[in-house]
Amino acid sequence: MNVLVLSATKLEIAASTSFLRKNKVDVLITGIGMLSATYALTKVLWQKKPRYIIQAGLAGSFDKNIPLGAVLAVSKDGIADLGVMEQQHWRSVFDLGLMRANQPPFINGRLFNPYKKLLKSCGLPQVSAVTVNEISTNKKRIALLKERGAVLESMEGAALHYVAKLEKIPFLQMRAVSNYVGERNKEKWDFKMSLARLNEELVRIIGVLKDGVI
Ligand SMILES: O=C(O)c1cccc(C(=O)CC[C@H]2O[C@@H](n3cnc4c(=O)[nH]cnc43)[C@H](O)[C@@H]2O)c1
Repeated sequence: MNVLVLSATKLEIAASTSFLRKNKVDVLITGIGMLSATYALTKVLWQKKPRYIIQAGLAGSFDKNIPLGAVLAVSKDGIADLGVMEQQHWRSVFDLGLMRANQPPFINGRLFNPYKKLLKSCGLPQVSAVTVNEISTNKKRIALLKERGAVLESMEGAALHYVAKLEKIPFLQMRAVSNYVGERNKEKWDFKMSLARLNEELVRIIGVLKDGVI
């Protein structure tokens, strides 16, 4: 089938490990953050080009109407903290003119997933996400990201979108909501439910991909 599953930590996809092994799905644990995810994925792609790449992980949600444990697909991602906070106004590298907003693989400064058929066939609700180096805790920053349409926040999503788009490999970023962004009391996170739901959906989607959607 030639599918590569990425996850930042072993724990996030531990419940699917035996299924993935039995189905000869390659697994890559990238480590936390955009730097390690970009390096790990790029290195693997030098050796082997999978038919599909799936990134499965947890995420924080900006929207408290989304229940903890919900599993969503990311239709567009972006790097939320590449820029400067100047006189209380956020200016991205695109606003600063340091990078062109349409410099491939960016479109308007965002990293869209162009594989619409793959996104649709996974059957998950599609949302917009941002990727951060620093987990958001500042209330103004959270309000700004929400205002700009972000629904989910992760620490690796943009790395997948960036590399897979440049390498022209169909990809899917799926995330289960483990917490609400800004909530640092881990007692209020739901690891158990989000990990269970993430792995259930991962197994189901691998089944869908077996038939080759694109
Ligand atoms: O402590 C545990 O048992 C545990 C088990 C599995 C995963 C974790 C993580 O901490 C996962 C971190 C991973 O999840 C993404 N994430 C989750 N919430 C947020 C957030 O609010 N803001 C940004 N990223 C978030 C992120 O991609 C991390 O790599 C712990």
